[in-house]
Amino acid sequence: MEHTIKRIGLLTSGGDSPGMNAAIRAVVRACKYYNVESIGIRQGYEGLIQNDVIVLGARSVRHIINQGGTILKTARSEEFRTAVGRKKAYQNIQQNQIDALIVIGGDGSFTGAKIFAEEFGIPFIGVPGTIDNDIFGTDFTIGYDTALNTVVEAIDKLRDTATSHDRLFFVEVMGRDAGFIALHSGIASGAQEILIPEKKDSIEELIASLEQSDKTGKKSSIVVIAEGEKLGNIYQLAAQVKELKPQYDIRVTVLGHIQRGGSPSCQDRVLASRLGIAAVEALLEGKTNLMAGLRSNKVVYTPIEEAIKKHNEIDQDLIKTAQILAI
Ligand SMILES: Nc1ncnc2c1ncn2[C@@H]1O[C@H](COP(=O)(O)OP(=O)(O)O)[C@@H](O)[C@H]1O
Ligand SMILES: O=P(O)(O)OC[C@H]1O[C@](O)(COP(=O)(O)O)[C@@H](O)[C@@H]1O
Ligand SMILES: [Mg+2]
Repeated sequence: MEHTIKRIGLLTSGGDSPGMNAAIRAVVRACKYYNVESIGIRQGYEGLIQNDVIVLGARSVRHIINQGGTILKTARSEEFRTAVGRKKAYQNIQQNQIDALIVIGGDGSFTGAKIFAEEFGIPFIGVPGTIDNDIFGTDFTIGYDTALNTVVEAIDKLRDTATSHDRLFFVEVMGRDAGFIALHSGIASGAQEILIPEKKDSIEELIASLEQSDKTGKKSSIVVIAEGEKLGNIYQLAAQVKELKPQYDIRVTVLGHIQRGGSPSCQDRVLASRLGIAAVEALLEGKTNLMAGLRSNKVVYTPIEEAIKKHNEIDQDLIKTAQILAI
């Protein structure tokens, strides 16, 4: 079948996430399947500005489905935020005869693509790749499941040492503005308290919960705190608790970028594979300005404005689940 789109450019942008490689592989192989060329752009929008591109064939993406990170590399490009930078990027789009773009990244990357499309009319489809799971229009983002498993494994290890020393551990997990990782990993690892930006927290409630657990004979506890928690950062919160409850032997662990690495889980590989193909198919059907996502295990397309602006709500049932289990 002949398409008006003959060459698709793809890039990964923003924070990397496990499964981005599986998405790259899916895009490249779907392109081959539908008889269009695929060209990889390195380092996100930065590579588009610097013309750092590579033609990709089905075999150039072999043995990457199991690898974390992104073979195309990623970046947070300040220059792409400027009209001058985007003009340079467009010149390279023309030079490389790229007819459409697939952007694998988060809300920031989609915002950049939207502005670029408005300025230069280049069709694009977004694929949600971020561990934060903070993108509207999909039940899961690529990398979230792997990150959750990494966090749970890490907290299980902290639990061993917390129990041995009768300590109180404060664990910070990623989620710049979202508590999905914290809530789910907290439930899975048996946290006493989970502090997330979507819920109003207070030191008084935290202390009350710890006191309650003392009364039931608990000698050690885990408190999971999302990076974006509004009450304060983990060090401030630990210091405040220590001041009010000096008897607690508190330790602070910030899991940091360890959460972003590692071989993607089966779920992330399948998700990335489906969404990569869906992105190519959408472009070939003449669709643009959409994000491919998964809702109730079906591929759906969401207008990019909605994907950027709307937010998946935290499930109140899960907050209650965590509270019941911490009794
Ligand atoms: N308003 C914007 N205009 C142009 N480019 C943008 C804009 N917002 C984000 N971008 C581009 O997208 C990149 C990735 O965004 P960022 O927010 O860092 O990560 P993510 O896509 O994971 O949310 C930015 O570094 C920038 O190059
Ligand atoms: O790697 P960096 O640039 O320090 O950014 C850290 C941020 O990236 C994330 O890991 C993922 O966020 P994005 O997908 O928006 O890039 C956040 O959880 C974290 O706040
Ligand atoms: Mg983001």
